[in-house]
Parts: sequence; C-alpha cells; structure tokens
Amino acid sequence: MSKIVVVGANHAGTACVNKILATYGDKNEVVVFDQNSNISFLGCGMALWIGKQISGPEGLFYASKESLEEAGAKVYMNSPVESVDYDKKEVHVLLDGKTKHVESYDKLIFATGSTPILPPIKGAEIVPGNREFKATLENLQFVKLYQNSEEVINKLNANPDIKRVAVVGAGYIGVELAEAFERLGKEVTVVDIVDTCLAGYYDPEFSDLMKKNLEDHGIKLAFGQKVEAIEGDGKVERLITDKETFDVDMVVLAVGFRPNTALGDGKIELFRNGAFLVNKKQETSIKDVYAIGDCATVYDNAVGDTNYIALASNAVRTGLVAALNAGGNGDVVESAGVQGSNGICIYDLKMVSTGLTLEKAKRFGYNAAVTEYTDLQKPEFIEHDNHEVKIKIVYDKDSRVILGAQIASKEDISMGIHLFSLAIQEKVTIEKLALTDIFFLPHFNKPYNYITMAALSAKE
Ligand SMILES: Cc1cc2nc3c(=O)[nH]c(=O)nc-3n(C[C@H](O)[C@H](O)[C@H](O)COP(=O)(O)OP(=O)(O)OC[C@H]3O[C@@H](n4cnc5c(N)ncnc54)[C@H](O)[C@@H]3O)c2cc1C
Ligand SMILES: NC(=O)C1=CN([C@@H]2O[C@H](COP(=O)(O)OP(=O)(O)OC[C@H]3O[C@@H](n4cnc5c(N)ncnc54)[C@H](O)[C@@H]3O)[C@@H](O)[C@H]2O)C=CC1
Repeated sequence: MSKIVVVGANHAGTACVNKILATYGDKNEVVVFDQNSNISFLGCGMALWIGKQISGPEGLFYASKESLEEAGAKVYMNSPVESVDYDKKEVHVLLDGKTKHVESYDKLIFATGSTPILPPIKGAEIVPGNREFKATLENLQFVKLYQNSEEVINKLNANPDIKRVAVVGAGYIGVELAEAFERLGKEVTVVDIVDTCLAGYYDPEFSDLMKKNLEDHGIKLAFGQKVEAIEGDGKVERLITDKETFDVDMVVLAVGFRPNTALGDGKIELFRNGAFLVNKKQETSIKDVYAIGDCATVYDNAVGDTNYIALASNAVRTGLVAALNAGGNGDVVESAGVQGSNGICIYDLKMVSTGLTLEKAKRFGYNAAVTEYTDLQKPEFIEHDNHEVKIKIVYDKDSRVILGAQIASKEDISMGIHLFSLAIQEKVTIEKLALTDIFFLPHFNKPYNYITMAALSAKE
C-alpha cells in the first residue's frame, strides 16, 4: 500500500481523491486535509444565490467529507496543513484547528487552490490570520468561499439600508455579481482599472456588447479608474478612485485570484505569478509531490507554453491526471493541455471564448489575423427564438492554425465553442475548419452556418 496525502479537497482535490479511489483504491491509502468546514462549493452559483435566481445554496455542493469517506478516504476537515518536511516526507497539520499532528506520505498532492487578490487600496485589509478573507472594515467583502456569499446575503437581509453596492473588478465574478445586486434592486457601480470589462477573455467589440448589456440594466460603469481608498467610520461609506468618489454601503472586491502556494516554502519551483510550476503529469520540481487546480500552472495549447488559468474545469481535469499518475503503478498520463475555454451569461446575453483574443495573440508574438461573421442562428423563415450570433475567429497568418474564438448571442451558443477548443488543441487550420462537416437542421442552424461562413471569409 502506498500512502497519498491530499492537501485541499475542493474541486481539484475532490476530483483527484475520487479518481484515485475509483481506479487504484486497492493500492493506495488516501488521507485528505482541508482547512475549510465544507467542500465542493460551486462558486458559479454564488451570483445566482445572491440574486435570488435559485432558492438556496444546497444544490451548490456535490461532495462532502462523508462522500469522500464512503469512497474510502480518511478526511480531516477544519484542519490546515501548516508546513511540509519534504526530506522526511511528512505534513504537519493542526487537526480541528487545535491539535498538532504529523502525517507521513509516499506521495503528496497539493490542491490548495487560490485566494482573492487584495490590491494595494488604503483601508482594504484582511483581519490577520483570518482564513475566510474577512475584512477589517465592515461591509467590505471578498468573494471566494461559501461563507463569503452567506455573509453577503445575511448582511443584505439584515440591513435594508445597504442600497448602493460597488463591485471592484469587471472580470467574470464582477459582472456576475453586478447582475445579482441589480436584480435585488441595489444601485450598482462596477469599477475596473482598465477601460472595459472582461478584457482577459474578449476583444473590445465583444466587451462592448457586455458593457451595453450592463448599462441597459442601469448598472453604472466606472472603467479606467484606479481605486485608491475605501473609507468609512467602522463600515464602508466611500470608495475613492483616482477620478471619482462614490458614496456606497458595500464594496465587493473581485480583481482575480492568486495561487495559494505558501506550503512550497521556497523549496518548490514556482511560475512567474507564484503558482506551483508543474509538468504535463502534474509533477512539481520535488519528486513525489504533485500540484493540481488553481495552485498550479497549466499547459496552454494556444500559446504553446506554460500558463496560469484559474478555472474549475481545469481543476477537475488536472486532478484526474494527477490521480492516475500518483495512484497508478508507474503509469504515465499526460494532460492534453487546455485552451482556457470559458463562458458567461449576464441577463440574456451569452458569451463564450477559448484560446487567444486578437490582442493577446499579438502580445504573444503571433502574426495573427481575424475573420468575423454575424448572422441569425437559424434560417429567416424560423420566426421565433431566432437570434443574431456574432463570431470572431483568431488564426495565425503564417501557419494558418486557429488560435482563438469568441461567440456572443442571446441564443445558447455554448456548445459551439467546444469545437474551437478542440481545434486549437489539435492545431486545425482555418482552411480545414471551412470544410469541416457541420450538420444542418433549421430547428438548430443554417446550411451555411456562421462557423463555416466565418472560416470561408478568412481573407489574409
Ligand atoms: C464566485 C466564483 C465563481 C466562479 N465561477 C466559475 C465558473 O463558472 N466556471 C469555472 O470554471 N470556474 C469558476 N470559478 C473558479 C473556480 O471556483 C476555481 O477555479 C476552483 O475553485 C479551483 O478549484 P481548486 O480546488 O483548485 O481550488 P480552491 O477552490 O481554491 O480550493 C482549495 C482548497 O484547499 C484548501 N486549502 C488551502 N490551503 C490549505 C491548507 N494549508 N491546508 C488544508 N487545506 C487547505 C481550501 O480550504 C480549499 O478547500 C469561480 C470562482 C468563484 C469564486
Ligand atoms: N464563468 C466563469 O468561467 C467564471 C470564472 N471565474 C474564474 O475565477 C477567477 C477569478 O475571477 P475574477 O476575480 O473575476 O478575475 P478576472 O481575472 O476574471 O477579472 C479580474 C478583473 O479585475 C480587474 N482588476 C485587476 N486589478 C484591479 C484593480 N486593482 N482595480 C480594479 N480592477 C482591477 C481586471 O482588469 C479584470 O477585469 C478567474 O480565473 C475567472 O476566470 C470566476 C467567475 C466565473
């Protein structure tokens, strides 16, 4: 029997533990430590819960200490791992947050995830040592854990005076929460340091669709502004940027994640943003130590290099790869890499993207070009539920290989992006895509559908 210790049991850890036990349960003892009291909270449901689009949080969990134990793991919750002795192969844990405990391992898997970034803003501080990102100023909220969303909801319920909410960061969490607060009738302002929203995922004309969508719903946008201070007498009263001052009752900070890799303690090689640098087998620079999910790097097929992309989808897949490598008999499974495929739905606007935007492709040194197309989803004779779709494909002019794609519509166009994800992974050219077999049925699409048409329209 080999002993595998897994630190962190959220999306990456849970996927990994279940896979080890399902595939190689007879060969491995699995011991899991998590510092939180719950596991598997789907952050994607946070905005739906806050905005009352779902009735409660119960369905936002898909695993528990009990379900992992039923699968055969030994699970300790509320138990932070405080340090690791890599020479002796031991982890040092505070069981139940109280009792010191040492656990030996043959293989160690870090699934310690990420923490919200705290930018240098005067007045924005986390209570020292607090693991739930509680701010010293009342009504300044971080949004990562189940407990964070519960706290926001409890505060909104208990204080109807919280009427004006500022969301800092117009990335995925920021725009989702802006919608949620607006649905509750709050006066919402979204602040971002760059002059647009969703800049990491879309080129300007797609971000503009989302900007208009937010503004059409009465959400105020304060883009291109740097937050300098959050002020108030014990609780939030003002948000001050380099351009304006906003009188607000609550501020939510959502400016991205930082990998949680303190346990590496300077002994494990890190990526430029501090993530554990792993190879395609999820191995770190120390033998028998693996890292998965938000604490680790991924191999990004669009840039052909290592990258950092914090997504639950990557967490699950990297967890599966590590499970097969750490749990098996020397089997070697390599990740196929990722494209950073992602999607968002705000009110009825749906946007999906994968790979590189034009701006990013140029930044990464590609001789990039784009081809774009806008059309109805279905033939004109379908008079109802037939919306316009906008598509943009980014490709490399030299190799002709597809580098990225963005699609936006009121239609559910989400499935289309998987085709582009695979195309980037498999290095499909724009010419090959133009002749790819795409079925036609008027209930779904057009014979000359927008994917084919965009690819056929590639000029450069
Ligand atoms: C509001 C919100 C919405 C999101 N929506 C989406 C979405 O729609 N789609 C998507 O793909 N992604 C989404 N994400 C991102 C996604 O949640 C993360 O990528 C995912 O949680 C990463 O999983 P993970 O298991 O690697 O890390 P984490 O979720 O960060 O989990 C890390 C775990 O490690 C534990 N841990 C950390 N340090 C220690 C220690 N020293 N000892 C013991 N335990 C420790 C923590 O308690 C935690 O349980 C969203 C995130 C948020 C916050
Ligand atoms: N639908 C999905 O797939 C979702 C995915 N996630 C993932 O969770 C992670 C965290 O999400 P987010 O926090 O929204 O990160 P993000 O990376 O999506 O967005 C961060 C935003 O904050 C802005 N910003 C950075 N520093 C700032 C500062 N000092 N002041 C003001 N604005 C600043 C950036 O310009 C950016 O618009 C991301 O990896 C995201 O992809 C989160 C929610 C939904």
